Amino acid sequence: MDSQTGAKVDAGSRAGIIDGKAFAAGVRADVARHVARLKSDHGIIPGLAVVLVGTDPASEVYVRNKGIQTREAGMQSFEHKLSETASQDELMALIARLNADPAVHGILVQLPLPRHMDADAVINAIDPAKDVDGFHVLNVGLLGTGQKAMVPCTPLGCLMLLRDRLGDLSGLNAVVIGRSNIVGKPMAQLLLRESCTVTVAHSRTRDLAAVCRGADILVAAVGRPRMIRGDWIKPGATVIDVGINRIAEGDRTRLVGDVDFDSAVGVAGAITPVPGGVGPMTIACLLANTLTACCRANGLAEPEGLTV
Ligand SMILES: Nc1nc2c(c(=O)[nH]1)N[C@@H](CN(C=O)c1ccc(C(=O)N[C@@H](CCC(=O)O)C(=O)O)cc1)CN2
Repeated sequence: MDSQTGAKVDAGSRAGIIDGKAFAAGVRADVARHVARLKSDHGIIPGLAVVLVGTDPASEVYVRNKGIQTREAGMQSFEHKLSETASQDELMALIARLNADPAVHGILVQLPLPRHMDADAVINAIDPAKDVDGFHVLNVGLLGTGQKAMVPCTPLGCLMLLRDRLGDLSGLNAVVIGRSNIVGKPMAQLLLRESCTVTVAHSRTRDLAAVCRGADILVAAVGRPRMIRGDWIKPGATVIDVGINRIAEGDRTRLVGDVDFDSAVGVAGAITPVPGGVGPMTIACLLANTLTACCRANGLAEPEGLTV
């Protein structure tokens, strides 16, 4: 605990760099403990079905990692791969089967989908109780109205990191850059629920630098490599970088965030790196959501600290 501010300070991240990889490992260990208890006390094994359409290389890696981490947590993993040319009807038929399967507590359709598919229609075909991505319109509405929802994994992971770093977030000025349905909008809703004063900025925002300079919490989810520089950041602010941008560097590629880490790290009070910041929290929170969905489906108490 910081004696001046009362904020929680983790010894491992005192230098100001938030170790999302280590935090995510802790979340996964918590999930695994709950799963073991579900098995021993109730004979229930949570199951997660992940659907991949096509052969996007990054998506293939994410889906493989989801399968590995699901099994490591002691859950059942069901992987379904459809070809790039599969029809939307085929995908809808698969989702209907997964909706009806009692061994499946969570369903995730990996995004992006091929262009001939209507992603909204596909997402809204998932049983909202099994929508562990929290993208179904019912879950979006529940979150927006402060009711119990499935919360999208990346924003949920960001919130866990922020709560761990800052403790109570109420009254803080939060700026979210980006208005996507996956990150920007749900992140803003979660911060509002924490009683932050929230501004959602985006590519058309005028004088974005000035807006950012007012932020105690800055969440960058704009998809532009290293766009947010150190001189846009209020000294001492907590910066959460959601960007995952692969840029060319000589004959190699390198992963960078939306924040220019080198100029930001000396100004921010705390900052997530890329890689190793928010990214690993996404899959950890997916496992947490699957566990939550399983508990709800079976009328059991939800795991504390893994939901909001
Ligand atoms: N249905 C969904 N599709 C997609 C989501 C999602 O939440 N639901 N998010 C992203 C991709 N994603 C998970 O699906 C994801 C992205 C990044 C990471 C991660 O751990 N990143 C690492 C770096 C990995 C690398 O080297 O490439 C990091 O930042 O440290 C995990 C999951 C889009 N689609």
